[in-house]
Amino acid sequence: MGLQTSLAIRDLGYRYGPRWALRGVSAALQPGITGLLGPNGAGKTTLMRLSVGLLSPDEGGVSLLGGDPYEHPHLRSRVGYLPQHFSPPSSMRVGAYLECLALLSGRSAREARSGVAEALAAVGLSDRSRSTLGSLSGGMLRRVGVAQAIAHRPQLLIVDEPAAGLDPEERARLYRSLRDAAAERPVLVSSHMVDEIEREADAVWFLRRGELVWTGPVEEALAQMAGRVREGELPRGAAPRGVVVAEKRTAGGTHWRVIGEDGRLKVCQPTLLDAYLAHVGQGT
Ligand SMILES: Nc1ncnc2c1ncn2[C@@H]1O[C@H](COP(=O)(O)OP(=O)(O)OP(=O)(O)O)[C@@H](O)[C@H]1O
Repeated sequence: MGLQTSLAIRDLGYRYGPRWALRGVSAALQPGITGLLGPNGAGKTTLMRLSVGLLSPDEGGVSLLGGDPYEHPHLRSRVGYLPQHFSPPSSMRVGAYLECLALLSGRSAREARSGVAEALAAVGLSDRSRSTLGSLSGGMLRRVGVAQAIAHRPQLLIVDEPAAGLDPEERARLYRSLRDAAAERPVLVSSHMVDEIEREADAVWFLRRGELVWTGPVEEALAQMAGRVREGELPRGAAPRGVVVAEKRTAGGTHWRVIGEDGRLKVCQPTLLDAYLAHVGQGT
């Protein structure tokens, strides 16, 4: 656990009633954007809520900016957090709402005003400061969510599925603001969109049934798959050997993409989805 690590988790375990949602999870957040990937129910939201001190671990511990965020809730004011379900009061105006939150996290009135102006500019919503929250589109609301997470100039940003339900243009815009935010502090972002994380993130954490099965740079995840992914067409009825990543019917048979050694198929360039499936598996 280096001094520079903004978030370090060690042997973390958490259970809802008798069921463990997370077990034996250890990792340290690195600078840049880290994508937290895992199927529904893998434990992503639970891990994020533990990381910001909204839940108390049943096993292990979290070090957030050098302290335990559950025991020392003031640490949360130095972190930006966008929860999965973000529903601000619809009758409030955007700017007033954001300033309120920045004040609550301990900023002076002046800092709050300037932080909000900067955050709105960062997410491309400067002209919406006086709009009511209820009048915004879903995409704009998610961007307000990112703005509320960065307006108090946090040292770390944790965002839970920030782009869920957004169209491709809005998703790209949202990731642009996360990328800008990541220039100044580490960002942990959960998502189901593996291709997006491949494009936007520097590192990945793969979570499977409450266990962190792989962590590391995106490039390393891809390099480990080199030579292991094959593609090509086989006649109808012929099954490929290996883990199927994708299949598509063609006029002559089926075009397969597999992780495996099947010599009838040609080695191809791996993607993060191949690495994700190799570590997390399909249908888990
Ligand atoms: N409040 C709760 N009470 C009981 N079980 C819960 C609760 N919240 C989550 N769980 C369970 O804990 C496990 C992890 O849930 P979590 O929401 O952290 O997963 P997730 O990876 O964020 O899922 P998704 O991608 O669907 O948002 C799941 O099995 C879920 O059913």
